[in-house]
Amino acid sequence: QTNANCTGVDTLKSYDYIVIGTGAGGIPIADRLSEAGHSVLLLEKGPPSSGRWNGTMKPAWLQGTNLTRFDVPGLFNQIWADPTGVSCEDVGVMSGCVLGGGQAVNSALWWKPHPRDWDLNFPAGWKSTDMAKDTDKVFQRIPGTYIPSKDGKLYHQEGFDRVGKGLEAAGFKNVIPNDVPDQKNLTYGHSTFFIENAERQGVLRTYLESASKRSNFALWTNTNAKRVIRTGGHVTGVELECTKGGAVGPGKSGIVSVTAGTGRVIVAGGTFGSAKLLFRSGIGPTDQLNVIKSSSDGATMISSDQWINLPVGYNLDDHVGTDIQIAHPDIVFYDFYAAWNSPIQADADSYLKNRSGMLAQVAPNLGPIFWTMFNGTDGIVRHMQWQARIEGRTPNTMTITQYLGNGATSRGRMDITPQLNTRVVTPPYLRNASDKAAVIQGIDYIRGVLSGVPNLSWVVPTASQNTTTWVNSIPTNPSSRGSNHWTGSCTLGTDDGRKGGNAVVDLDTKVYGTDNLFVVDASIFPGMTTGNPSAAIIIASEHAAERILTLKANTSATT
Ligand SMILES: Cc1cc2nc3c(=O)[nH]c(=O)nc-3n(C[C@H](O)[C@H](O)[C@H](O)COP(=O)(O)OP(=O)(O)OC[C@H]3O[C@@H](n4cnc5c(N)ncnc54)[C@H](O)[C@@H]3O)c2cc1C
Repeated sequence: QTNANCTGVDTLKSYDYIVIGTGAGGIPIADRLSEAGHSVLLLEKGPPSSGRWNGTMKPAWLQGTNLTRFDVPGLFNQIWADPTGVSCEDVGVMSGCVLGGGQAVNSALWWKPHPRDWDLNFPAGWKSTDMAKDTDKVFQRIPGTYIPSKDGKLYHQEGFDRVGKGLEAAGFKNVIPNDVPDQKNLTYGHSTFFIENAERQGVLRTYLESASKRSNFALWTNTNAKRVIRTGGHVTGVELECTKGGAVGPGKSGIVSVTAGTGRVIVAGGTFGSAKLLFRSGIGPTDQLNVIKSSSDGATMISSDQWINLPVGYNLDDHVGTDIQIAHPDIVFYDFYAAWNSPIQADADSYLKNRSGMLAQVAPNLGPIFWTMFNGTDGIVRHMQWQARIEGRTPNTMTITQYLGNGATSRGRMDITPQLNTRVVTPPYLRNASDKAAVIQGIDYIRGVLSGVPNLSWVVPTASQNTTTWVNSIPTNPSSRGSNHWTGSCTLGTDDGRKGGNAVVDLDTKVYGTDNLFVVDASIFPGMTTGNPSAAIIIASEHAAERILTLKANTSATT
């Protein structure tokens, strides 16, 4: 690739760490490694997002400000109206391919994990007690708020109030969720967001800011890591390609090296991106590596005697999302979609002048959020998070998504196509009777709870529909059940995947069979969190940084 926006790398320069991907996993660890004095190169295949980082995507009413669609909470659902140039083109499900990854495009929901999110899913060394210090560090930097508007008001709370009263009447306790992260049964509260000054905060406004102040830190956007260059289990560099030329460049191409002997590569491309990079680097199940071999990559792919056979792509997970809809005459729909082209002038003014009002709240007006736990038919307790938002079939409708997460046992698989696109080949939803029974039990229970709310009517399912029949009628594929909370694919564990186990990375997040290649993002999670996962991923990134920094220089591949 040679054009003005695609320059070759300086082949004489090397980095102690190359971090691939700028999502919840990549940015925090890049900050921590550079803080420790190492030279760090952070790579992102997509363009800048937030105005703070020279992003440019914005509606007319934001022209002349340093804000983009990624900064203004009231525009967060624009990803669903117009994902072009934002969502990853090579991933079969919605995901952010911009600076910040999912952290730049998501709804900014921000939950301190329930202790069981670590204790049930993770091995020794990654239990809730091990993660306590990392949790404190993350929540000190990114406290979150449930009142995004700077005037201290919450707007259009009719839905919250009506449903909240119904929950209280049924014995639910109103809590400030992140004050009591271990109370996730019969509790409810407002949504908590990583928003500060009524703008998206999170990793882009904290970890990336501190990293970028250091002279030993570099960030290259519009630059895709094609594969790692390795000899056996030792990585010497990363091959780059410019993905986005044109006005948003410049990107880089060529091979960038890690410091000879001691340099390391951290893959943080997300559940799909990290798996793809490993496949292209000759790491994964043989069927996937054969797909790469037969693709346009084939001619340059590492030879098959160097392949590392690991179960990359398996153990795929996501919250099982099941949407119910209720209507209430008091519920008021606010058209956040219209706010792109023609915002209500008073609301735009209030936001721009005072960072207050409806557009300071995350679209489409989320909350209440409530939690239940059920004993599964297999003896495993399952957590459910119920997430309400004001949109649905009528202007008085609220959709409530039941997220089945921690405790669910179904898993799926992602793979790669000959065109080098990743996709969900086996959806992870409700693949066994206990997971399905839990979903049905939960919906039945909440139908009972909300039937006590005066004037509430049922839209989906209708009042006369049988819950089991209705749940069974919903397809178990990503478009019907997907929650955008993908984890798995490069699972962390002690059971070495080369020897028949499920793990792709060890307890230091190092890829089995390598001595200086690591994965740090959602893909290493062995199982699902209770709530939306980004805080847990950032906590895991902090934890991985500590472990990697204390690891001795690369000597031999994990045996
Ligand atoms: C629409 C949506 C809404 C969501 N809402 C919430 C929410 O409200 N709260 C919450 O907690 N979670 C939410 N999530 C989930 C959350 O955003 C993700 O779980 C989280 O961002 C995953 O972090 P990650 O680091 O694993 O990957 P990502 O955040 O996906 O980051 C991976 C990054 O790596 C880049 N990349 C990939 N491959 C390469 C490569 N080869 N070379 C260079 N760069 C590469 C990608 O472009 C991307 O920027 C949402 C997700 C989506 C898509």
